[in-house]
Amino acid sequence: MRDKILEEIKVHTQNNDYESNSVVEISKRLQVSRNVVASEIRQLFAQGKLIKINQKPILYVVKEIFEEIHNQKVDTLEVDSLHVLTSTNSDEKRDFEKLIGYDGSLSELVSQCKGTISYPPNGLPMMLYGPTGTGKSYIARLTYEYAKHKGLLSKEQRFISVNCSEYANNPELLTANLFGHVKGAFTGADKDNEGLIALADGGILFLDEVHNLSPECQEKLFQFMDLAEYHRVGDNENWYASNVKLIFATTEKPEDVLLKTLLRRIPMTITVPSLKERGLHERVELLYSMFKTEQDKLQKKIRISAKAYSIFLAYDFPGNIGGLRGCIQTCCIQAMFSNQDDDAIVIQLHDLPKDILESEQLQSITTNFENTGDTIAVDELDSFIKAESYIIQMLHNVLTTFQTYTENDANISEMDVSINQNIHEYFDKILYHATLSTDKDFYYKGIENIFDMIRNRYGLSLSNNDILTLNCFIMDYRKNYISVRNWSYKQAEQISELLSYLENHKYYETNITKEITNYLHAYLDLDILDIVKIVFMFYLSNVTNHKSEKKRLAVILAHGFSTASSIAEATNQFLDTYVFDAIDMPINQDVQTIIKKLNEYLNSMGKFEELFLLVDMGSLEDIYKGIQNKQANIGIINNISTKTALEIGNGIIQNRPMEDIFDEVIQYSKTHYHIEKNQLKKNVILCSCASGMGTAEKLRRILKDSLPVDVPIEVQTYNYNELVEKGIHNKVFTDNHVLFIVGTLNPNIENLPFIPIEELIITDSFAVLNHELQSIMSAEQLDTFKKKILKNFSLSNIMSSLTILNPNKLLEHVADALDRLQNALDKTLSSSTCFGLYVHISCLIERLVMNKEVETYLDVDEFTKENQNFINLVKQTFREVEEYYGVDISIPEIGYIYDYIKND
Ligand SMILES: Nc1ncnc2c1ncn2[C@@H]1O[C@H](COP(=O)(O)OP(=O)(O)OP(=O)(O)O)[C@@H](O)[C@H]1O
Repeated sequence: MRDKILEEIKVHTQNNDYESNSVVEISKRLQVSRNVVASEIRQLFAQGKLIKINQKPILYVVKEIFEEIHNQKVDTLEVDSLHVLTSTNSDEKRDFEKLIGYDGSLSELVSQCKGTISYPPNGLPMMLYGPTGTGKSYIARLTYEYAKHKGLLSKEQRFISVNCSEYANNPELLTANLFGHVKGAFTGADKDNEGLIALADGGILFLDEVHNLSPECQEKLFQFMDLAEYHRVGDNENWYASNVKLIFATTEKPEDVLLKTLLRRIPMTITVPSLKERGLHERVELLYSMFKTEQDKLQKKIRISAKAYSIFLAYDFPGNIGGLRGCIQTCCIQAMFSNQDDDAIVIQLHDLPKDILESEQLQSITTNFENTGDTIAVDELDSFIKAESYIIQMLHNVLTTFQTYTENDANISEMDVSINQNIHEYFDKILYHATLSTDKDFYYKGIENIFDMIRNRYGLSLSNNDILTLNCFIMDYRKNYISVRNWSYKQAEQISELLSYLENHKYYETNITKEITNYLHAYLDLDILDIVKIVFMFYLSNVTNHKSEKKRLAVILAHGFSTASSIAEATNQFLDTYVFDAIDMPINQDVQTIIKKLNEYLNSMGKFEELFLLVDMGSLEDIYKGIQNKQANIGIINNISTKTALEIGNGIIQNRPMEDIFDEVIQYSKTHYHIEKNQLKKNVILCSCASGMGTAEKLRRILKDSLPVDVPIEVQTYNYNELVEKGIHNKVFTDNHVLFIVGTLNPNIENLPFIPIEELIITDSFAVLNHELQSIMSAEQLDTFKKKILKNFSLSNIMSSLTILNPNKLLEHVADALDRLQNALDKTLSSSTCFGLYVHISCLIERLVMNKEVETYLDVDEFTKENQNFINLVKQTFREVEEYYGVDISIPEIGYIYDYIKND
C-alpha cells in the first residue's frame, strides 16, 4: 500500500498537480481509508521521501521528483506553503549563495564580508587580499548585492569599480577621476568632472589592484575617509561630501604596498584563498558551473575526456579560478571547431592550452589516469556534486525521523527501524561510489584496526563487511567534513536532543561510541561530530548482542557530571571487557530522575538475574528501593572507587557469587592514609635579635626590602632565647632550609652562619652572603641585593628604621656612654662590636621606654655574683642615659651587653 501511495504522489508531483496530493484526495482516488493513507504518508515523510507543505489541506510532493524537475536541491522537508516551495526553487540564488564554496571554504570569508558591510552605522571599509583570479572582484560585487538585499543600500545606489592598475602610468589622472576636477585643472581638463566618489555616493566604490595608487592619492583618500569630505582636483576651496562604502582589493601584501596611515583606516582585511586551497568538492562545483555556462552558450552538450578532466581537477592554475575559466573557454572554442558536425563537443587532452600541456606539473597529474579512455558528460558532474551531499541528506533524514516520532509519541523500535533504513540506504549509495584503495590507505588501515579492537573487546557481531561500510562512512564524512560541520551547527539543538535521548536509551552503544570516537580522535586526528556519533549508535544497535547474553548487569551510579561514566570507562579498559554501564547524576538532578533513568536502562536490557549496583553515597545508597524489576537479585555497594569497581568487575568475569565478591571487596577496601610532607623546603633567612622580637621584625623588613623581587627566599623572625635554648631542634630548621641568621647577638647555632647586623653596616666584604646565596640567586640579583644592603644598612638608616626615638640623639647618648664604659673597663672595643652595641643598646633603650622588658635566658643570680663589677660599671657609665630616658637597665639586659663585649 505504501508503494502505491508513493506512486500516486509521484505522478501528481510530476504533473505539477500538487493540489491533488492531500490525504483526502488520495484516499478518494485510491478508495482507501484516510487513516491508512495518513499513517503511510507519515512513514514516507519520516523516511525523508516527501516534502510536507503545511497549508490547508496539507499537501505532499515527492522530494526526489520535485528536485529533478526543478533542477534544484530542496534543503528542507517542510515548508509553510506551496508558494514558498515554488518560489524558493524558482528564485535565483541570492548574493553570496552564488559564490561556490560560500558554505564551505569561503564560509568564514562570507560572514566577514557581511559583518563588515553591515557594521553600524554605515559599514566599514574592507580590503580583499588574495592571488589573481581568486574572486576578489566577484566577492566585492556580491557584497554590494548583499547590501542591497539587506536594505543597507537602495536599488538606485551604485557599485562602481575602478581598476587602479589601468592608471599605473598616470597616477594624477586616477586622482582626478576619483575625486573629480575643475575645468583647467590640468592639460586636457576642458570641463568640470564630478569624479567617481561623487558618482558612487550612497553606494559602493570598489578600488581593485589598489597597490597602484600613488602615495598622494592614498593620502587624499584617507583624509576623505576621516572627514567624508574632499576637494576636487584644482579646487582647494570648496568641499564636497560623499557617503560611499569603500572596498579595496590587492594581490600584494597590503602592509608592503600601502601607506600605514591608509591601512589603519581599513579595519578589515579578508584573505581570499587560492584555487589550490578550495578542496575537491568545490573544484568539481566550479567545473560544473563553468562548463554548464559554456554548454548553454554553445547550445551543445559537452563531454570531457577523463584525462582532460583530471587536469581540470588537479592542475594548479596560476590564474586560479579566473585561469580555470579561461582555460575552459579556450578548450571549448578549440573543441567546437574540431567537433563541428557532432551532436556533442568532446574536450580532449590536446584541446588544452600549450603552456599547460608542456608544463612539468602535468606529468604527475595524468599518470594517475593513464588507463581511462572514458569521457564524462558535463551534466553528470552535477550528480557527482549531489553524491557528495548524500551524507547530509542521510543525516537530515535521521534528524527529521526522530522529530516526527517524538512529536507523535510513536513507537521507539519503529523509529529505530526507520532511522536504520535511512542509514542503510545511504551506506548502499556510498559503497556503490566507494573508491577506497584498501591496501594502501593509512586511514583505512587505522579505522579497520580500531573497529577490530572494539569488536573483540565488546564481542560485537561486526562482519568485515560492516567494518568496510563504517570505513566508507568515515571516509565520506572526512571528505565532507566542512559541509557536515556547517550543517550540524545549524541543527545543533535537534542534534543535542537526539544525542541525549540516545544516551538515555542506548547505554551500551553510547559507551562503545565514546570509545570509538576517542580512538578515532587520538590515532587519526578525526573530529567526530555529535551527529556522526548518533549514526554510530544506531548502527551499533544492530550488531550488539549483549541483551540476550547478559544474566548479570553491573551499573555504576555516582554524583557528578561524568564521575560514574569515567570510572566505568577506566574499569572496562583495565579489565579489557565490557562489564560496567554507568549512570551519571549531575548535582542538580534529583534522585527521582535517576531512578527513572535506572528503570529505563533496566527495561532496555531485557531479562537478567542479578544486578550489581555500585554507588558513591547519600540518596543513591537507597536507590534499589525504586527499582521496578522485582525478579532479580540486587546487590548494592557504596563508596565506589575505580579500585573497588575493578575488584567487583574481576569477580563478575570469574562468575563468582555476588556475596563472595562483596565480602572480599569490603575486606580489602579499608582506607589508608599517608601524608607525604612537602619535599621542597623554603629558603629562609632568619632575623633574630637579643634586643627583642620588635627589633627582629624591623630588621626583617629592611632585609626583605633589600632582597630583589622574584628570588625564592623568605625572611622570617625568630625568638632569640628559643634559638639559644633549643638550638638546631627548633621547628624552623626542620620545616625550612635556613640559609643564615642575621641579628644583634650570635645565638651560636651549630653549622649555621650568623651575620651580625654591624657587619652589614660597616663591612662590604659580604663573604657569608656570597657563599650562601650564589646558588639561589643569579649574579645580577646578588649584586642588586648587596647594593641595597649598602644603602639600607647605613648606620643612620638602620637607626631611623629600628627606633622611633630621635635616632641621632639616642645614638649620641649611647656612643658617649659606651666610650665611658670602655674607659672604665680600660678596653678598646673593635669598631664592629661598637656598631653592634650602638644598635643593640639603642634598641634596648627604646624597648625600655616602651616598657618592654627582655625575656631572659641567663641565670641572673649567677651572672650577678660573677660579674658584679661589670654590672656596677655599666650602671655608672649609663646613668646619664638612664636618667635622660627615664629607664632602668636591668641585670639581664646588662648580661646581653656583657655577651657582646665578651665576644669582641
Ligand atoms: N567562488 C566562486 N564561485 C564562482 N565563480 C567564481 C568564484 N570565485 C571567482 N569566480 C569567477 O572567477 C573569475 C575570476 O574572479 P575575479 O575576477 O573576481 O578574481 P580577482 O581575484 O578579482 O582577480 P584579479 O586579482 O585578477 O582581479 C570570475 O569569472 C569569477 O566570476
